[in-house]
Amino acid sequence: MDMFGKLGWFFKQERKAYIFGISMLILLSVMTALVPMIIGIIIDNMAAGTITGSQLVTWSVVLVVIAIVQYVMRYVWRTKIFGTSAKLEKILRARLFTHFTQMDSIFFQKYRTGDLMARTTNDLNSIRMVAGGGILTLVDSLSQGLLTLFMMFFFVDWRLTLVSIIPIPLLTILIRFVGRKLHYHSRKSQAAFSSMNDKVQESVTGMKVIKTFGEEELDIEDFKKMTTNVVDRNQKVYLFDAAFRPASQLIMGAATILGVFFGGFLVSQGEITIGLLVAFISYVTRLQWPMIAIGRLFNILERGSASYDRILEILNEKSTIIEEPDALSQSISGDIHIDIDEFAYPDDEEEASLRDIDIHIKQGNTLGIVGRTGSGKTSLFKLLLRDYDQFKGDITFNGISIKDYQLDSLLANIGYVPQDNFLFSTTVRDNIRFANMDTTDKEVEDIAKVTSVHEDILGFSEGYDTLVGERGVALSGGQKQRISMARAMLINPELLILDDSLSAVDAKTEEAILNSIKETREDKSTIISAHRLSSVMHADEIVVLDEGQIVERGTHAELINNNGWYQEMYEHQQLELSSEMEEV
Ligand SMILES: Nc1ncnc2c1ncn2[C@@H]1O[C@H](COP(=O)(O)OP(=O)(O)OP(=O)(O)O)[C@@H](O)[C@H]1O
Repeated sequence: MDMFGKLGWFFKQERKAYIFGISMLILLSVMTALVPMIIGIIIDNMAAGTITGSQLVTWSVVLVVIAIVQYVMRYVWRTKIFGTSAKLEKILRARLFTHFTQMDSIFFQKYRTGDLMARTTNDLNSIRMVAGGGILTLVDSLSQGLLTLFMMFFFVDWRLTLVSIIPIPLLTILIRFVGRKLHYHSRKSQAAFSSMNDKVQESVTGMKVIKTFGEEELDIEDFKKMTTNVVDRNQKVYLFDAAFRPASQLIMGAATILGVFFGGFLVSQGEITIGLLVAFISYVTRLQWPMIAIGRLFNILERGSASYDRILEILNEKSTIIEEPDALSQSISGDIHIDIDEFAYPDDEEEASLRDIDIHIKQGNTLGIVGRTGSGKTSLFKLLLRDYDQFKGDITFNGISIKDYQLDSLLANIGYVPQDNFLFSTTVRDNIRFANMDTTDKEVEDIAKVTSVHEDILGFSEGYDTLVGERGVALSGGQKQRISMARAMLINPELLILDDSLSAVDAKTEEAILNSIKETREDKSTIISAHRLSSVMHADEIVVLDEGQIVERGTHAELINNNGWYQEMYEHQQLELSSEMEEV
């Protein structure tokens, strides 16, 4: 029952709708409780032979009117209570979504996409059921149950009522036991559903890889195991749910038998009339529904409660990126100082991914970052973008720490083109002007020219209005890279970060893009990380990272004479290039 307490804030907020709907439900129960009494009166009058034809018609009309009024009232409460419960789902979903947008990388590493999707659909559905079906079942079972008992006690016979409710305490014991089991198994079942969702999401995204490696059978086997787990978990829930109903019916059956025996005895003693006994039996039968409803209610409440805990778990997660109350809203600009003594990922605190990094980028300059794979290039960008805050050292723009800026102000001034480009399922144009939908068509086209993708786009069936599939499946890797680059460059950011963004374009296109960037970003800073050294050779400074540390630094000319990794790699790549030229 504490689930209703957990949703207290919502019931308070929507009290008008609930008071109205609940009043209707209670009135409905009163009417329903009157019907057996009316039938009892009719039977008694019939037995006594005192009922006239017109009285019979009048009573029939009363019963029909009650039925019509009940229909209208049912319609009204349904729209009120179920309509309002849908609002709860909407509120919680919006809260969750806003929360997702405020969370950091650690959060998204901890909770996977499928799990989060399960929580925003399946769990919210279970919570909505509490505010709709749960409230209905509670009010209905309580009002019908209590009113029926009231009628039995005061209008039929109190002794008969007391005798027939002897088995009911057994129900309380049953409810407590089943409730505990339901909560435990509901939580397990929802967690299993989340894992299965994760599996579907991962398999669909990685379907190409699965097929390429011929791992379909294994994947199907994995999936079967997960669905079996979900079914097993759900079966446990249904097992307890299913056990409740027949058990409650058994208890109510015992109540009816006691009532019939003792009632028959009272009739034979002339203590009550046959009509009253008929009304009594009808009331006892009507007690069955509230009892069954209590079982249903417990299932709804325990499922809802387990889901609510899962939603709260997410909402209580705090981002580690904390914005100071007096954080600066001004635009970032000026020289950049990157001074990282040590940084380790939270899930791998033993091993530092970056150490002793000291880089100074003068405003308007370009920094090149190279190094073997896993050397820490992307990790450095993650710190610049404040994906992680817990590192020793500081990063400053114009002498002001990035932690002193509002996160929005910081990110609005950094154009980041990640390695794994993500395009939205919308037109090419809207993908490019994502940061500012008011951008004119000409501005969009101009920036597409800078990243050398304009001609490609004109070649698409509908040009800039061509729809891009999820993750840009219809485009080549190079086209995706250049569209993502156009999107980042459109805002003319103070700092542009290209994280291996030129890997899928040919050498000629790369040169054209680098030249355009140089022309358009004269007083703005740029950081380019790359495996192909031609992407960084014109940079004002190049740093070579190895195992998270700077092992070489200087201009291309300086590094080429350094006898280090850079020189070796440059010569290797030059050789590759000349053998490719020969083949052509
Ligand atoms: N989220 C993470 N959690 C824990 N360790 C991570 C995480 N991301 C990266 N690492 C580790 O940090 C190190 C540096 O990785 P990073 O992605 O920065 O390298 P990189 O130079 O960008 O590599 P590449 O050129 O292949 O993109 C690697 O050892 C990697 O395993």
